Amino acid sequence: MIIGLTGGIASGKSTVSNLLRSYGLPVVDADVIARQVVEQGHPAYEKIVEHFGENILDDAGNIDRKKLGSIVFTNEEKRLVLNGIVHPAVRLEMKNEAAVHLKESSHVILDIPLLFESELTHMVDRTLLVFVDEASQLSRLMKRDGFTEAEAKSRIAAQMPLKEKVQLADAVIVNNGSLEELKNQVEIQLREWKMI
Ligand SMILES: CC(C)(COP(=O)(O)OP(=O)(O)OC[C@H]1O[C@@H](n2cnc3c(N)ncnc32)[C@H](O)[C@@H]1O)[C@@H](O)C(=O)NCCC(=O)NCCS
Ligand SMILES: Nc1ncnc2c1ncn2[C@@H]1O[C@H](COP(=O)(O)OP(=O)(O)OP(=O)(O)O)[C@@H](O)[C@H]1O
Repeated sequence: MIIGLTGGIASGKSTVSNLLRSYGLPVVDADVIARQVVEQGHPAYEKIVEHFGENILDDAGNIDRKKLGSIVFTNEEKRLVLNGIVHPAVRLEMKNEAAVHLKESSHVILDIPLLFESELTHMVDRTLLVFVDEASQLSRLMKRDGFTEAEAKSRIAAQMPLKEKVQLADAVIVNNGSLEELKNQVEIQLREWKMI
């Protein structure tokens, strides 16, 4: 079974992923792959430089994620261009990695932040959403990444509202409370789906 794990920015997907890994379940992380496919030497890197110019590079010639982020999270058109370059390479690599895990495990989790926005539910059998209320999401995002309120809000606004994602998901984990409460909900869900 392939589980699509999703949520909003800073809703707690990575925290849930780590809990899932602690049960020995394999997790493929779209954010990690999205970083690998834009490293120097990869086709997506060339396309990004061609489109966004060399001023988005750091001194070593790597993509400066802060600079690129400040462009694409304030300009939807540019964000869609970036998505069009990066997402096909991410999808391909995720499928490959999932297939490798499924040779040895009966379950694999795909952690895909934009699972619903990019209409990728055909890649998975079930969807699991990590929900968080707006105030906790904003404060956790500002604290984790050191963003101003405006920066954090522009990133949240680049995604489908979490309330809409709740309607689309097969199961929802609510992450407004403590890590202990989160852990309990994950365990209950895994038992319900007979994954542990
Ligand atoms: C703009 C970039 C360079 C900013 O990098 P940065 O290191 O600051 O953020 P990181 O990649 O760790 O993403 C953090 C979170 O931002 C959100 N996010 C990232 N990209 C997008 C996007 N294109 N649209 C909406 N939300 C996004 C996700 O919730 C993600 O978990 C980077 O996010 C990127 O290349 N994005 C395009 C690829 C993408 O969509 N990745 C997300 C999953 S495939
Ligand atoms: N229940 C909780 N209580 C307090 N802090 C939490 C809780 N859950 C997550 N956090 C913190 O909130 C921040 C966001 O969580 P996490 O990184 O897991 O989110 P994410 O959904 O993976 O984010 P992104 O979409 O940016 O990758 C982190 O700093 C994490 O430690």
